[in-house]
Formats: sequence, C-alpha cells, structure tokens
Amino acid sequence: MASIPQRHTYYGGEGVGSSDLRGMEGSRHRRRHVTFGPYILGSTLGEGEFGRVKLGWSKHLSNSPNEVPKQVAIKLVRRDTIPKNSEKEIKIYREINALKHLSHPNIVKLEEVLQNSKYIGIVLEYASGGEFYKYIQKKRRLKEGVACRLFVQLISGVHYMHAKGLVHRDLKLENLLLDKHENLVITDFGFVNEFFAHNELMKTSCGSPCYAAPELVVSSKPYEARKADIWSCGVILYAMLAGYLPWDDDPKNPDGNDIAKLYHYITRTPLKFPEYVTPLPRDLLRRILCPDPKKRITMRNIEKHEWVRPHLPFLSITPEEWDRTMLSNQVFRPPKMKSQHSSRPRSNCSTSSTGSKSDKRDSLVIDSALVNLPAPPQESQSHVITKPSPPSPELRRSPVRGTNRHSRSNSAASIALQAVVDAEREHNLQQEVYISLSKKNHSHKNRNTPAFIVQRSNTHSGTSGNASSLMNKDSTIVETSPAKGHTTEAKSNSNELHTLATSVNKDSQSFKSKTNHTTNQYHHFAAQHRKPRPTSYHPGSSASAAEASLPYQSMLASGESQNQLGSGSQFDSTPLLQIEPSSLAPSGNQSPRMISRKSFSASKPSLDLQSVSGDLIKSQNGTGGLTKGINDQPQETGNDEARRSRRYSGVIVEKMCSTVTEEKVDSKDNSTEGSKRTVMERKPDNRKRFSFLSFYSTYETSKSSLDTSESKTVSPPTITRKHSSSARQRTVNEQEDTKGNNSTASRQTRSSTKNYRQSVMIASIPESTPAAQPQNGQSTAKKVVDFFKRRSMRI
Ligand SMILES: Nc1ncnc2c1ncn2[C@@H]1O[C@H](COP(=O)(O)OP(=O)(O)OP(=O)(O)O)[C@@H](O)[C@H]1O
Repeated sequence: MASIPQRHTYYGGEGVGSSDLRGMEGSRHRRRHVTFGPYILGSTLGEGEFGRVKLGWSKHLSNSPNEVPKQVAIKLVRRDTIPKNSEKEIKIYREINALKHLSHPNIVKLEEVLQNSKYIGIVLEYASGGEFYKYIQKKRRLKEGVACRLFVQLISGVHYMHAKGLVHRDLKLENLLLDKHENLVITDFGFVNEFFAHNELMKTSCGSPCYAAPELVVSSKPYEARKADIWSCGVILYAMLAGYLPWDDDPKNPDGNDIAKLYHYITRTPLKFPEYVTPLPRDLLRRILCPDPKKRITMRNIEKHEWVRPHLPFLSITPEEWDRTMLSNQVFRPPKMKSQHSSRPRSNCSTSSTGSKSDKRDSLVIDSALVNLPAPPQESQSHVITKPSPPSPELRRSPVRGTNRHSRSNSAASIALQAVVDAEREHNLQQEVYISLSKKNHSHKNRNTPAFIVQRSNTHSGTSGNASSLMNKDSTIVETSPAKGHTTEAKSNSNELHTLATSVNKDSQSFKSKTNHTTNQYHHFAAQHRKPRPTSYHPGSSASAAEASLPYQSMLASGESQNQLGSGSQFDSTPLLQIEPSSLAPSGNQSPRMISRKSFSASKPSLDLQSVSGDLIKSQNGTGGLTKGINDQPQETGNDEARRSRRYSGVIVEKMCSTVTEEKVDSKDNSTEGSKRTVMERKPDNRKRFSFLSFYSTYETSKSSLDTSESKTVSPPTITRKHSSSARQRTVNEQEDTKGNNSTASRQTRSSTKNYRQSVMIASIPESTPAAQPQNGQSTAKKVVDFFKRRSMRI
C-alpha cells in the first residue's frame, strides 16, 4: 500500500469504524473522525471563495477485503453564507449543474452533492496531483512535449464542454488541477454558461483579467464565448511554455490593476516570446492570442494544428465517445454509498439515522446540536442528484473492474484518460518499432506504412470513403499498424464499433484479441519507455495502467475513435445536451440524456439549467435568445420560496448527513456576498495571480531557487515591479551576503530574507520584456552552477 503523507490525517482503511479495532486498541486509540455524510474528512486541500475544500474518504467499504476507501475532494459551503438569490448561490448551483452533465477525463468529476443543516458538500473526484500553477512553478516552465500533452488535454476538455453547449469563462491556471498521473483536470465551473446554436453571444464579462479575451473588456458588445475560452487556453499555453503570462510586463501598469490599461496594452503590444519557445507553438499561440475574435483560430483548427498533431488520436475522440467511455467505465467504480444510505431513514439530522453505532462513535457527532439544529429548507428534502445509472451486473463482473479501484479516486475519467494516454503511448512505441521494422524490410509498397497512414489521415478530413473497403483496410491496419483505431478511416468501421461500444466486456475481449500480438510484440519497448510518474497518496495504487486502459484501448483498437475533424459536428454551436425533465423528479437517479442534434430545440432549454442558475437562464423576453449573464440577475417571476425550491430541486441529493462535523469548517465571511466577479470589478487576487510573483514568492525551497539563475533571462517585470521597493533593500542584503559579511546582524537579515530570496534575485533583475533573452549567451548549466556557488556561499 502506498505510503500515507503525514498531512492527510487518515485513520481509515479497513479498520475504520470497526468495533474489533476499537476493542483491541481500547478507548485510548479510538478512531475519531470528522465526517460529512458517508465521508471521513481529512486535511484541507485548499480554500476558495466558498470555503474549504477537504480531502475525504469514503467511510463505507464494500465486502471486498481489498477494498480501499475512495478519496474525494469535498467543497464545503456553509449554507448560511449563501444568501438567497445571491450571486454566490447562482455560482454554486451553476457549477453543480454544469458538472452533472460533463463526463470527460479532463474535467473534474462530480461524485455527488450532499447537504446537512449547515453545509452543502460538493463531492468531487480528488485530483491528487495538486494545483497546476504550482506544477509549473516547480518546473519553472514546461518542456514542449509536456506542455503539448497538457494543452491537448485542456483543449479536449474545453472542446467537450463546448460541444455540450457550455462555456467555462474562467479558464486559468488556478482552475486547473492535476491528477496523480499528471493529467490535467479542469475545475471551478462557477462561471460556466450555456450558449445556443443560433446565438452564442454573451454579454457578461467574467474571468480573470490576465486570462480574459480583449473583447470582454474593450467592448461592451456581446462576445462569442467560445472564442473567449480559446483565448484563455492560449494564455495558459503561453504560461506553460514561457513560465510567465503574456502581456504581464506593462511598465505603466505594473500590477495589472488597471484593467483598461492592461487591455490597451494587450491589443497594441505584439505577442513576444522567449527564445526557447519554438516556431510551431509560437505559430499556434499567435493564432490563438489574436485580439480580434473573428480572426482568432477556432477549436477545430487548433486541433488540426501541426504542433498538436502527435496527439491527434486523443483529440479525435468525439464527445459522444467520451460519454460512452465514461459511462461504461462505471464498471470500475466501487460500490456507491448510495445503497448504504438509501436505507437510511429520511429524517433530517437525526443521530439515530446515521447507520451503525460504530459510525456514530467514529464520528465527532454533536448529538445535542443535531437535535436542535434547524432543519434544512423543505425544498431540499426531496433532492435528486443526477448520477450515472448503475452499471449492469454484467459490467460489474468485468475482470477489469477490480484492477482499477486504486486509480485516481477510482475515477472513470482518470481511467479513461489513462487508457487513452496508454493507447497513445503504445501507439507511439509501436510506431517507433514499426518504423524500424519498415526500414529493415524496405517494404515501401506496403500501404500500411506509417507514412501512408499519416497521409490518409491528413487527407481524409472531411471526406467520406468507401466504408466497406476502408473497413477491410482497417482490419489490416488494426492488425499490423500502430495507427490502429487512430486514423480517420476507423470511422468507416462503425458497425463493428457500435457492437463493441455496447459492452465493456466485449470491448475488453475484442481489444485483447486484436491487440494481444501487437502488445506482446512491443511489450519490451513499453516496459522500457514507461516511467513511473510522481504521485501523491493513493492508497494501494497498484492498478496497472495497461489494465486500466482496457476499455478505452479496446475502443481505439477497434477503431471506435473517429476523427471528428472532418465532420465538424462537434464544433458546431448546437448544444448537444438536454436534460430530461424527469431528471428533476424525486425518483431520479437518471443520467442526463444526450439527445441528438435533430431532436434538440434551442427554444427548449434544459430545464434544470434554467431553473437553478440565473446565468443559465435563457432570456425569454425578446433579447434574441441572448443568454443572460451573471450580472443579469434572473427575472423573478414567482415568490422567493417557489424559485428557491426550483433551484434546489434536481440539484442536491439529500443524503441525510446526520453526521454533522464537529470541526468548524468556516467558510469565508459574508463579505463576498454580492461581490461582483466581473473582469471590470473583480479585484486582482494576488494570491492566485499567476506570475513569477506567485511562483517565487510562495515557493520556498531550493527548487525554486534553482530557477533563479535562469529567471534572469526570462523573469517578467511583474516581479520587479511588485517588489520594487523591498527588492532594493533585499538586493542590498544580498550584496552584503556576497561580500562575506558574517556579522550577526547580517545573519539575521539573511535568515529573515530567506523566504523571499528567490524573489530577491528576480526582483533585482532590471525590467525587461517577457521575451528577455539569456544574458551573454551564458548557458543554463553554467547559471545553475553559479547559482549553487552563490547558494553555498550563503550557507
Ligand atoms: N477536486 C479537487 N481535488 C483536489 N484539490 C481540489 C479539488 N478541488 C479544489 N481543490 C483545492 O481547493 C482549492 C479551492 O478550490 P476551488 O477553487 O474549486 O474553490 P472555489 O471556492 O470555487 O474557489 P474560487 O472560486 O475562489 O476559485 C483549489 O485551489 C485546490 O487547491
């Protein structure tokens, strides 16, 4: 079993709640947990606008002896901090509703929503890899290959939500997390909005200034929301590659506080790149970060760009395929707590309804408080959460299931993504081998050479081939070519795909039979190339990626992955998602149903989206279908209670969280109430602002210091300007240090400045553009060595 980091005060595992354990250990070692519903709460993962996000473990394990508790991240929102009809309330329900409908490996998965009398708990899959900006901070900037892979994941996730008719509107590094395999996870859907086929323009500017497209700020006209998301993706890509944000270097607006100036600067200052960004990503970035939204590259063309070509197989997975894959991957999920809780009496906050005695003893339950707590609003008692339908018994029996319970929070998303990653990796490996074999054999006439496949892949876009002949070709390709299932000709194999898609077991078998020999053939290559990735705590994470990948690999192997680039359907603005009104029924437990484009009517908006979020309410009053923005408060037609009831219904499952946490999970004060988070009004958040400042001022350790030598070549003026006054003082201290001043005072100064030493060095750099070049051709290696010299002097 994996080691457990100290900070996660986990006492769980099999012994949780076990009376045997307590008997053995005695009361002295009685396990005491802070719990929320069926989860034991652990450490605080982070804090946001709504309160703390806690690590959680599922308390209830299945009968399987090897079962490990599932980890989740629980966003705890104090109910009394959400004023009725407030923007905060809208954001929460908007986020919940959006997440309910999104099933993509790069989008955080909503497990469930719980509430008790005090808190609403949004239970999300746990992204154990941490915050993305810290990842970049640690690495200073990402290697091109890594950046490309993560960017492709970002694009895939964003593209998926766009295909669902949703736009994120607050894409930024701070809203990206990593899973344990260092896959990107998009979070924070508080600004998500819905757009419609014939009018996707929005009028509410939101997001973070540094990531917001210029049209959001410089113009009051409605903007094309998807294009704004694309812009944000560009800023994120730039940050990945450069290590800092673009246009963060305006000397006249050092802190970027003056949004008008910031955007004036953005629109007038050509994009500059540090020298280490190569031409291909530069070209893509120029196309994305084009101030004119009309000229800005579309999602479809991003996916066609040469730079992301290595990931074409991943990008060509359609939203429908993701939905199918993610749904079928439920087979990996451990038994849900649902069954355990469904039997609970539905009395509110009753200690007697908490299940077993041991549960109660294990929890820090304040019985008296529970009795006296006011009941949650009536409307919250018949809540239904939209959860995927439980997998069929047949699927449950899949041999794959047991192998994946330890992957990222047992998330199907993670598994699917891992499967794709593995498939891609295998594809690449196979391609390598294939190329070498091809070279050996000089089989130029072989129509299945990689070159041929690539060519066909390139030219196939938008064309339809002879299905039957292609199917035959595919069969050959699947058997002999590393490009199996990745090329567009796979499209024609739809009959076979359809059959395969109906059953994960079938998929697995099909995959196994089709790929066994190729897998074996390249096995040693794979073994050589697979490097363990750093992971954080995942109990018993031992599932093999290859096993985890079976369902999706099978899809790829069978050619299910269709190249969507030519079809264009997923890029059209037609929303594909419509929620069944029945999903609002208390008897719910139905997944949102995907309806075909044909049956979608823009005049028939999704009901629960309409009912729960002001921002998602389509204007009915002759505004040309313009989606109402976050500041365009919903028109109240009924009384508050009725509206509130509508809002709550279909959103929250009342899990009877009678186990109230003892720990005070104080969310932030009410000062956020009514706060506007539009670009124009939102205060820049220094804590979260992605810049060298946030990187270096918070990242203390030698690792960050390691970057300092190089930072001279690239450090944006942000740092200089942010610490300009204190920096001078610190520079003086630095100089004193280097002079070998060993006085006590100096030592004290050194110790007091230790925490921001990395900032010192950056701060002392003269202002420069982000594209500042390495100084005097000094090599990075030399700078690193120099750095260590300096460092050792100080110690
Ligand atoms: N699924 C998750 N897995 C791991 N950590 C998470 C997860 N969700 C959130 N966190 C952590 O909690 C922090 C706050 O979460 P989040 O940003 O979603 O909260 P929020 O209340 O929506 O904040 P804000 O809207 O101000 O960004 C994140 O920065 C992250 O560190």
